[in-house]
Amino acid sequence: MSTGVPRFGARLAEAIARHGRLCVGIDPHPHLLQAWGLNDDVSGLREFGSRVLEAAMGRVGVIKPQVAFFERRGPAGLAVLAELQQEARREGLLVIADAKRGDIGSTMAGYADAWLAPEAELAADALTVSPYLGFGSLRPALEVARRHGAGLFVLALTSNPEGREVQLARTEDGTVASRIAAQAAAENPAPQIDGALGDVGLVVGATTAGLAEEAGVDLTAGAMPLLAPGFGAQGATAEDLRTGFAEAHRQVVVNSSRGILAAGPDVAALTAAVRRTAEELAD
Ligand SMILES: O=c1ccn([C@@H]2O[C@H](COP(=O)(O)O)[C@@H](O)[C@H]2O)c(=O)[nH]1
Repeated sequence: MSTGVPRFGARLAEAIARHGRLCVGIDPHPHLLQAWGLNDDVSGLREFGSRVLEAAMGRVGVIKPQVAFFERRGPAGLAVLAELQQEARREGLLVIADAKRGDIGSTMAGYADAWLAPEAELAADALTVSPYLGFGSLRPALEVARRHGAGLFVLALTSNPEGREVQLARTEDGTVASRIAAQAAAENPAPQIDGALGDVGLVVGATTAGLAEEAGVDLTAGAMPLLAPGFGAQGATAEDLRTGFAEAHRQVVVNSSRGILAAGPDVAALTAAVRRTAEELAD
């Protein structure tokens, strides 16, 4: 990268060091829009996003908008997401776009350009990607991310129980999840300094991290950043995170969406929920 901007792993490590490991999830579920007294339309999305952003700014280092809830409102919904991401990044927050993109060849490159090229309207710092068309199908996204100093989070041991049927399936070389994790780890050069994180990481649920050992997933390999959804609303606790991730705990960024959003619609109440959650996750 020629811009002088640090790579994603370095930006994330700095954000965690400064603000802790909480990532605020921005998931404008229809039921939350209703509960907040907002319209289930683009005006509701915009207001929802702006209140969560206000609560998050200066208190956490990372946000994770759930793309699906913006996409359901079509191009206008995505335009709201683009504005939100741009504002968050201007304010120094890292944005992980949770779009779970996965395809082959130039189509995969198209997705990566849409979410990771700096000039793209929807540019984020990192993108969640699905390796279930084969890890190699992610190559174009890995190249785009590398070119722009962006990050990727590869779905490995997702937080939902249905994921196990695929991710824990055994091949002659180990479980599917262990192979994905090893291939993702190999994308990160050996860390030069203590505490560094790679640019290519995994999604490992706070609810499923405890399965990593029996699944043969080496969470410490490649100093991968680990995005852990499943905390709070899906039932995982801070203790589950500590025991589940064990030595890899320092690499973890913990998403909480509904656990925080349930405190809305008041920005003051959202802010208090962000603070409380961050304290719960403090090392
Ligand atoms: O394995 C995964 C991958 C992604 N997610 C997403 O994270 C949030 C979780 O929301 P909560 O309200 O905190 O449960 C949501 O956007 C999911 O799509 C996940 O849960 N598990």
